[in-house]
Amino acid sequence: MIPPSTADAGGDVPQSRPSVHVVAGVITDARGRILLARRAPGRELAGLWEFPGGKVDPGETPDGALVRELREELGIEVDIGAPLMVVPHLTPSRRLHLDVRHVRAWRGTPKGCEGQALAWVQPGRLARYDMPAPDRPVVAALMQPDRCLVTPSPGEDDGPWLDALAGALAAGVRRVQFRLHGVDDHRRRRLLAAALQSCGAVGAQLLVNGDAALAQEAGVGLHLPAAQLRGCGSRPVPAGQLLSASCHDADELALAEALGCDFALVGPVQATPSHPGQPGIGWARFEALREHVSLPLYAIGGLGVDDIATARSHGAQGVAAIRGLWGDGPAGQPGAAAAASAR
Ligand SMILES: Nc1nc2c([nH]c(=O)n2[C@H]2C[C@H](O)[C@@H](COP(=O)(O)OP(=O)(O)OP(=O)(O)O)O2)c(=O)[nH]1
Ligand SMILES: [Mg+2]
Repeated sequence: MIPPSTADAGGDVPQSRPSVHVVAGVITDARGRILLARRAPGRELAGLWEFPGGKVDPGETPDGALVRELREELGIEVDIGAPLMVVPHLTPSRRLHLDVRHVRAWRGTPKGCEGQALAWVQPGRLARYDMPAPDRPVVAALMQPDRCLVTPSPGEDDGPWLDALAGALAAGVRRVQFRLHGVDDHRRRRLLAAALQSCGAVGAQLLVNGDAALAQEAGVGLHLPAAQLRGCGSRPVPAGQLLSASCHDADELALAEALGCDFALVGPVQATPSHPGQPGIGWARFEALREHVSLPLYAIGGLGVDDIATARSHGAQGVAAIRGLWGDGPAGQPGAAAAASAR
């Protein structure tokens, strides 16, 4: 397990490693397939599949470097599109920043100019390709939701809570952590059944907070609060059933990864009313935690939809939030009780 000190931004060990900025392109064809290249024999990480690209040379812009790399490696001329994400990743010898951009258009036919094999891969099959560790969050960013709603506790009536959930789903939320504190078992089950129905109707994933038995019974995912994560000796739900965890330090993240969690929530990144008096850890600390593990991470704490691009630029899958993603309108505003119990 990684001692927490090595994850500190500014800690001696990570800082002493040279930084390498690598740019890579997500090239998508008209059928939606993505181009992967296989690292040639004799090279570092030989045999692994990657998004084509390479190191940014001194004096180059990242876009300029990617244009050059794709010309050299694939023989194509590209127009660079939107940034997908930047993954900070610590290897034994260096600190890598894998900076991945969409390729908007290209001219020519991609060829393996350096003898590397190429494959056009349906996004749903990317996970079958053996790729370097920093690519795992990139594949997740291509495939999985960029936001994760954490539900607030309801007020006296179920109606406004269900309306707000419907509002969040209508606004595009596709991953929901069902978290109701201070609600009796009967009401929790009733709201879960209703939530399952509305999530099911739009294909949104649901994870129950902290109750493995209920998650199993309902056939949904499980989210582990940090205290439960620390007490888990093995994966509490079968592989194939979603598992996530709340993590606040490098030890918890290492544990979540070892347990086979599909993703984790890390924060609070900024100060938030649900954690009064607690300052956020900030993006530098988030990155310092991110670079030790390759599991997808949502940044949580005072964030909303407008922060997704920033979160991605620090290596996050996106944002997780209560307030920031809850349905609009007065009925959807989480009350003070929800805010007070939000951890
Ligand atoms: N291109 C690319 N590199 C990746 C990915 N994932 C990942 O960990 N890397 C690592 C592997 C290498 O350590 C580094 C890229 O270096 P590289 O060897 O491809 O660099 P380059 O194309 O400039 O080649 P060279 O001239 O330095 O030999 O980034 C990825 O998806 N694409
Ligand atoms: Mg390369």
